[in-house]
Amino acid sequence: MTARLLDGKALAEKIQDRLKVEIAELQPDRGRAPGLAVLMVGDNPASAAYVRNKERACERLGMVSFGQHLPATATQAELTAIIHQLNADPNVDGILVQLPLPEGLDGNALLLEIDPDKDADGLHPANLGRLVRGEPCLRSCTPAGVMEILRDGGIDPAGKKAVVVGRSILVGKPIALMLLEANATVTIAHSRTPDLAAVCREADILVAAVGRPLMIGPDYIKPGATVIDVGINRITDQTGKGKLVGDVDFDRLLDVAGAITPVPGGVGPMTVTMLLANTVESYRRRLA
Ligand SMILES: Nc1nc(=O)c2c([nH]1)NC[C@@H]1CN(c3ccc(C(=O)N[C@@H](CCC(=O)O)C(=O)O)cc3)C=[N+]21
Ligand SMILES: [Mg+2]
Repeated sequence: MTARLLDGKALAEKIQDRLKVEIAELQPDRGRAPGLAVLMVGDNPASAAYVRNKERACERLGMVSFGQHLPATATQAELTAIIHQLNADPNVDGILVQLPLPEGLDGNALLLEIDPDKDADGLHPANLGRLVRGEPCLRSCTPAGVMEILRDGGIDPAGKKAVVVGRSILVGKPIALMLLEANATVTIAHSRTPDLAAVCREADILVAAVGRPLMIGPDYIKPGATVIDVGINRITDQTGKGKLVGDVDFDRLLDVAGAITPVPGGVGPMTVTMLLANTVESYRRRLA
């Protein structure tokens, strides 16, 4: 038996098409399009590519992107002032600071300056706190994307055993909270978990968010389990060519898993889509 493919890229396109229609419907009443401000500092090539993707997606959906590209020499005070300006700008619905920041800048401190109601990344402590409390909030994008993939795949976490490998504040912790909210029994495992493979083999839903290429092999999987790969690792293959792989050894899991996300084309495209969805949600609320 071959695992069912959970196609995040196709789902992302479907959701983006819906957002485009929604924006076109809302805009005449509101007199302006939703606006997303992406603050990028320095010239990390991977970040530049991600930011370009986000800006292109904005345009495609009929949103306005307010790109703010600053040199790596920008100061914390300058960046803080820009965020305050964007907070006050009535045309801006979403603000995000592209991570990682160059050496010497404090991303966490900047995050605290973003108006929580414009926090398109859902990473402000106010939004994470609302998530813990089970209140409505802007939800961090990768975890929200994972929940959409499960929903679209007809996989209801209720009553299932979910294991999340990785405990970052960006991914592991919020995903665990969202799965819990969806009535899964949730275990958060990590690098210090003894016999990690055995813990993972208990999972009906396994979420891998460790950042170690191809770490999760068949010995980590209960036959028929759903496997969600959050890893995005750039490796060099035997021929010296660069290649994008997840934390999951996809090829070797195809015969074991019941359903699985690929990399690329799985969780990654959903992360960007949830960023756009959060911005539209913020636009909707702001003008309600
Ligand atoms: N403030 C902030 N928010 C973020 O959400 C954020 C960030 N900073 N910094 C960097 C990471 C990384 N990230 C990805 C988003 C989409 C893909 C994605 O779409 N990946 C494609 C492949 C893209 C490729 O080929 O490189 C895929 O998986 O199919 C990957 C990675 C968001 N991040
Ligand atoms: Mg860890």
